[in-house]
Amino acid sequence: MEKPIIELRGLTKCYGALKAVDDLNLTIRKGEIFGLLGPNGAGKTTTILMMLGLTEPTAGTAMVCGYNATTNPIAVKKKVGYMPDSVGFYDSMTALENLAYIGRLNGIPESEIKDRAFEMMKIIGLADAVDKKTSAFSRGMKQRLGLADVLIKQPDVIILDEPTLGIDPSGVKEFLALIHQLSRQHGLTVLLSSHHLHQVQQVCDRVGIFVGGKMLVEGSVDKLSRNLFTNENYVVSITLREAPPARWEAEDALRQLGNVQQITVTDRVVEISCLRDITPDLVRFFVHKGLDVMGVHKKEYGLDDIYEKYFENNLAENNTHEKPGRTFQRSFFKK
Ligand SMILES: Nc1ncnc2c1ncn2[C@@H]1O[C@H](COP(=O)(O)OP(=O)(O)OP(=O)(O)O)[C@@H](O)[C@H]1O
Repeated sequence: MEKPIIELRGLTKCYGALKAVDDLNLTIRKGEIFGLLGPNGAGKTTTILMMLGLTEPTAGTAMVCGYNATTNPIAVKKKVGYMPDSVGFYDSMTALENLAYIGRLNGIPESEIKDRAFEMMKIIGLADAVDKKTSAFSRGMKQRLGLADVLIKQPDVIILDEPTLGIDPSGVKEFLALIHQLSRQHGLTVLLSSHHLHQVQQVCDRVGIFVGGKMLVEGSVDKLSRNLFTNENYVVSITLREAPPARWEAEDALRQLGNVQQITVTDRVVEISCLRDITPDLVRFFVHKGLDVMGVHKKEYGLDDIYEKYFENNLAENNTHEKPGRTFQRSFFKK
């Protein structure tokens, strides 16, 4: 990771009385994959539009690839590829023709266009579909082709707005793996916005949780979970070969290990909540009692837990930023 390639300082956008983006400060370094995460109406698209110079900030600055996006939008557009949440193509044209057309619009010399477009189709894994009309493309294929559209001009930064919308789970996995590979191989900086926390958490170097126009927290998922859950207990689930008896005398002895706060037995699974990580002691304990341990699982906190922790305190505020006609549901953040 190198020097900052995106720097947002005090970035603010008001629509009348509504602060769609409120004093946003964010630095993204070259080669990073950053996930801008938040529910509908959080202000993600507005932030992206300001970064592309497509809407003017009410206050603050968006510097992208060294250019002020408000005063120098053309320079920014040359360096940045933007993929909106819904990409349109000319259905009567083949994938290669669509791509070549975008290449021409981006000023690629005619002599290079076909080769460059074909190369892109290979990179996105659609070499076999070059001559297929895009009307016959699945949503997942269209997203890949959309990615080729933004990559053909060889940008330094790509901004993807809700790139996984409407793709099936295996398509999402493949698409995100492709983005990760491109970023690592070509030092491409990626900013992606999403409300599908689960999907993007694996590929993002850092995420920012954005609610009601404000960035509530940013960092790696690991760092966020460490900061937020330092005071939480360790929870270890031990699966035994057979369920312990209903009245289980060993439970008292288990409590004597120290640091154990709570024990819950559900069928063959004993869940132990403790003040520090005593997993090895727990495993030894069960083995000494002559019980076969079939599995050990330590609870780890992910983005859902992080988001919900913030979300609990921000639901009321978020509702005031809802887009008209849309309902925010907590289940958006679930698998
Ligand atoms: N042109 C506009 N005029 C008035 N209000 C707007 C305009 N564009 C966006 N908003 C409002 O600004 C807030 C942020 O919207 P924005 O589209 O940036 O959110 P988002 O996080 O991208 O949501 P989504 O995931 O639904 O696209 C919302 O309350 C929205 O209704």
